[in-house]
Amino acid sequence: MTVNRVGARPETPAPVAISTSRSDCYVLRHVSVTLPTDRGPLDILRDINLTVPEGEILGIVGRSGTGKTTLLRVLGGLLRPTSGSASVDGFEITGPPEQVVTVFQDYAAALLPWRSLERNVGLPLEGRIGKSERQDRVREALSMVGLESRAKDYPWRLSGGMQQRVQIARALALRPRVLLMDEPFGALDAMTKASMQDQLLRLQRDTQATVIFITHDIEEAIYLSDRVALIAGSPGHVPLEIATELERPRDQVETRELPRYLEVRHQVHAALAAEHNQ
Ligand SMILES: Nc1ncnc2c1ncn2[C@@H]1O[C@H](COP(=O)(O)OP(=O)(O)OP(=O)(O)O)[C@@H](O)[C@H]1O
Repeated sequence: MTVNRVGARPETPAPVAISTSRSDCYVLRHVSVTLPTDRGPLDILRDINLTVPEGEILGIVGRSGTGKTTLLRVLGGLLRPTSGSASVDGFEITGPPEQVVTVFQDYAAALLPWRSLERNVGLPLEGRIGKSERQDRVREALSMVGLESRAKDYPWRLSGGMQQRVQIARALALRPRVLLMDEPFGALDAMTKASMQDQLLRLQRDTQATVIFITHDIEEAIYLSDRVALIAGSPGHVPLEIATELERPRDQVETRELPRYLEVRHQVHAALAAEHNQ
C-alpha cells in the first residue's frame, strides 16, 4: 500500500472549472477508461456516472478485475479518463488533487525499512509543518490505529496487518479532506478489522472527510458506508448504487441486525448474482 500525498504538479495544466453543485466533492460523467495491453486496447471502465457529495462515505464493491482500482486511480488523479469528465470540488481532475490522499494495497513495499514507524508516518509532513506539530500529529495518527506504543519500532518487525495500519496512520496524519482507500482492512484479522472500521467512522465524524474505499467485503461496505456502489462486468460499469440509510453511530452487532442492513445486503447480493448470470 502506498500513500500518495498530493502536491505540486509542475506538468499539470491549469485546472478547468466545471459547474457542479457546491456540496459535490466528486462528479464523474460518462467516464470510460481504455488502456493499452499486449493484445491491443482494453476497455476497463465504461460510462461511469458517479456523484459523491462532500463528507460522504462511499463503499465500492465488485468482483476481482472489474476496474475498482482503476476507478480509484481516476479519482486520485493518477489516471486520466479516456473519455468523459471527472471533477473534484468543481475542477477537472488533471493530476493528484490537493487534500486527496490515496492509500493503495501494496503496503509492504511502501514503508521505508530504515525509518521507525513514527518517522515513516511523519515523512509526508516533513518540510510542511514544524517538528512539534508533526510529532503531535504522528502520535495522534499512530494512536488512532493502535500502534502508539510501537512508535520507535521498525516496519520489518511488524506483522502485515500492522504494516497496513501504519500506512493508514500515514494517510491520517495528513488530515486529508478526501481519503481514497483500496482494500484498507483486507489484511487484518476480524477483531482488528472491526476496531479499525469503527475508528474510521469516528475519524470521519470528527473530520467530515469524504471517504471512498474499495472492499471485497460486502458486509464491510454496508456497515461503513452512506452509499454502496457496485462495479460489475468487463468493461466495468455501475449497475447498482444504494443509499444504506443506516443510523449513526453504528454498532458492530446492532447495526448488522437491523432490517435495513439486511435489506441492503440482499439487494447488493442480488445485483451481484444478476450481473454474474448475464
Ligand atoms: N495498467 C494497466 N494496463 C493494462 N491493463 C490493466 C492495467 N491496470 C489494470 N488493468 C486491467 O484492468 C482490469 C481491472 O483492473 P483493476 O485493478 O482496476 O480491477 P479491480 O476491480 O481493482 O481488481 P481487484 O479486485 O482484483 O483488485 C483488469 O483486467 C486488469 O488486468
